[in-house]
Amino acid sequence: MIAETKDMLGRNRLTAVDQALQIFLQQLPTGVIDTETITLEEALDRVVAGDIIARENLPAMSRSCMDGYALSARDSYGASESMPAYLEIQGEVLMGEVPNGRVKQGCCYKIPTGGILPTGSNSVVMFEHTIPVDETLVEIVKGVGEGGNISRPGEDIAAGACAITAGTRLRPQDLGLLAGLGFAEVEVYRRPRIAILSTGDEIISHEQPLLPGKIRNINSIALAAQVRRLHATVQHYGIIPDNYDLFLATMREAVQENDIVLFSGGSSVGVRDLGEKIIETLGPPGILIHGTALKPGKPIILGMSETTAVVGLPGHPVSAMTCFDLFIAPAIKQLAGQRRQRGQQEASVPAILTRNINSAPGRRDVVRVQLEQKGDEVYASPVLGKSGSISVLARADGYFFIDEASQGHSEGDRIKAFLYL
Ligand SMILES: Nc1nc2c(c(=O)[nH]1)N[C@H]1C(S)=C(S)[C@@H](COP(=O)(O)OP(=O)(O)OC[C@H]3O[C@@H](n4cnc5c(N)ncnc54)[C@H](O)[C@@H]3O)O[C@H]1N2
Ligand code: MOO
Repeated sequence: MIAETKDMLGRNRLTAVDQALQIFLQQLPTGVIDTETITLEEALDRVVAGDIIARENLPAMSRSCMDGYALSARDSYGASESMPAYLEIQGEVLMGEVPNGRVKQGCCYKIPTGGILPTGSNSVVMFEHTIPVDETLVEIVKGVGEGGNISRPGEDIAAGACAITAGTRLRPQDLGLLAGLGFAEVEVYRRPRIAILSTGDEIISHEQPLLPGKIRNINSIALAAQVRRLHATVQHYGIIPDNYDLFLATMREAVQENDIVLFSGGSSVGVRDLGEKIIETLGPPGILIHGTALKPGKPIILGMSETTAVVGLPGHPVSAMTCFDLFIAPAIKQLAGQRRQRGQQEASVPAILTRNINSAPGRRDVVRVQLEQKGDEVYASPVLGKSGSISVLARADGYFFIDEASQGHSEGDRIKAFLYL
């Protein structure tokens, strides 16, 4: 079996997924997402707009990493249980205060973990390696090298170093670093705004009682949740019946107010499928791609109206959500200014396929799987079902690709399973 190569209008070859994505991402505008300054408390998962340079050393002063005695390492050299060094306790470092005085030769200061090292000391002997003799004298039973058990100024990060690179999506540890460096606020890109519309005379709100011939709106809820996972904002434009004028008017409003407009349904070739006409009317540049060599998700329409991306997702929920993962998620990340990718963009695990699965060459198949850990291996069992069946996705833990060049995979093959988190 050879996959279909015509697009949705029977004109051209279906565009390969990678090529379609590349064309789409290239058309996305740059510089339309402005920046805002927000507090660190608000900044989780936001993308930093510029490099953030450390203005000071972290730590600012030498600090002890242990509870013990601060001393000059020389005074402890060679100390052992059989031949301890005896040091006079000259003073005590108090937490949060810069110690007075200077450690004299043969002397030490009692110091807590995190305490500032007194001048004249360059290391700390931990309590476990000491035996108190009395209030003023301590026996050191294990020597310490210079710099032992202390953090030096700038050891964590030095003043002038780049703490966070532009385009990084801030994680909890990044916020911790900024807090440690004394940043109260951070400049980030605003969140991309994503509009969601569901189209079709048959669609009713999920909150309404079911009426004959109608189906509940799955896509608006599911797609909005996908958008939120990517830390963008969602604007709902409701359920639009198959009415050209109403659809166009709503789309015009959505295009004005958002960075990406997603509508689902109306992307195929049925008589009611208005999506293509609407995108062309909203243009320019209009439709970039209609139809990709992808299963599920073939009828996707990727378009632009001025600087707003306009995407017709297939009505079938599994197809709509799959198209979101493949096309919309990368677009949102690009628009959000997320330039810094940390290794693999999507979480994945290597897994062993539990059954044979076929595909047509020339097409990319997205196969959903349930994953099970047995011993050291993860096994992936395909979850089969139609792209109109949302439970297929709900049962799946992840998915893998059967690439264009492949006609399928056999039981026992190693695959890379991307996770639905
Ligand atoms: N003759 C052809 N028919 C179809 C083709 C084709 O190539 N030739 N492609 C099929 C594929 S593949 C898909 S996917 C669908 C896509 O159809 P549309 O994007 O035009 O969407 P609709 O026809 O409006 O809906 C399809 C299906 O999904 C249900 N739906 C729509 N919106 C929602 C929603 N918000 N929540 C839940 N379910 C929704 C709708 O009721 C239909 O059952 O076309 C195939 N047909
Ligand atoms: O390719 Mo359509 O997207 O499944 O059912």
